[in-house]
Amino acid sequence: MAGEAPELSAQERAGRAFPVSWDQFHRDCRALTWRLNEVGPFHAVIAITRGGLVPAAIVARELGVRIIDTVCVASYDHDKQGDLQVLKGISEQAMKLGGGTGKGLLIVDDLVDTGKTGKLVREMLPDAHFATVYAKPKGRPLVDTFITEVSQDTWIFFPWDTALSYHPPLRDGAA
Ligand SMILES: O=P(O)(O)OC[C@H]1O[C@H](OP(=O)(O)OP(=O)(O)O)[C@H](O)[C@@H]1O
Ligand code: HPA
Ligand SMILES: [Mg+2]
Repeated sequence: MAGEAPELSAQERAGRAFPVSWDQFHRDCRALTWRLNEVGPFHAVIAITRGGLVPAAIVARELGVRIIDTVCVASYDHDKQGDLQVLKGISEQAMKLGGGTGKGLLIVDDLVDTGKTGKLVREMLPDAHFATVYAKPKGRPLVDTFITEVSQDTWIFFPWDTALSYHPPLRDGAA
């Protein structure tokens, strides 16, 4: 409608940018593993794709877990959240390992933001341990273990979504 303000994306609503390098992400995943090592052992890691795949690989390597399954959930189209879609559920084999409720399973994702994705997966595996590398306040209560909290108005830029690029000097008008 004419005169109506355009809908802001989640990233636009989030005023601050928090870019994370591969190095930093690896360090944060290792720090997460230190905490998880106190809680395990775990029979299997369940990665929430796609963002959970990278931390899941690092965490599983550090914890010596060789069984990794995925639950494939899509909600954000770039930075706009739509309805959650479960594109692939948890395998029967992983379900069995978790006794049907997720006991002894470790769910891993890169972050919780509104918590909608985490809530959906927690409902599938109520007794699993849920770990994320980063957490925003709205999603934080859903997570059992995380490393860094960032404010709700922050947008995290992951290294697999970004690339190094030229930045003009301040005197040329760079922000
Ligand atoms: O707490 P929420 O508000 O639900 O947001 C968190 C989810 O959003 C992102 O996934 P996304 O749906 O963008 O898919 P992707 O992992 O494939 O990038 C992120 O990886 C989390 O899974
Ligand atoms: O802050 C974020 N960064 C990247 N992807 C996301 N998906 C939900 N929130 C975020
Ligand atoms: Mg995701």
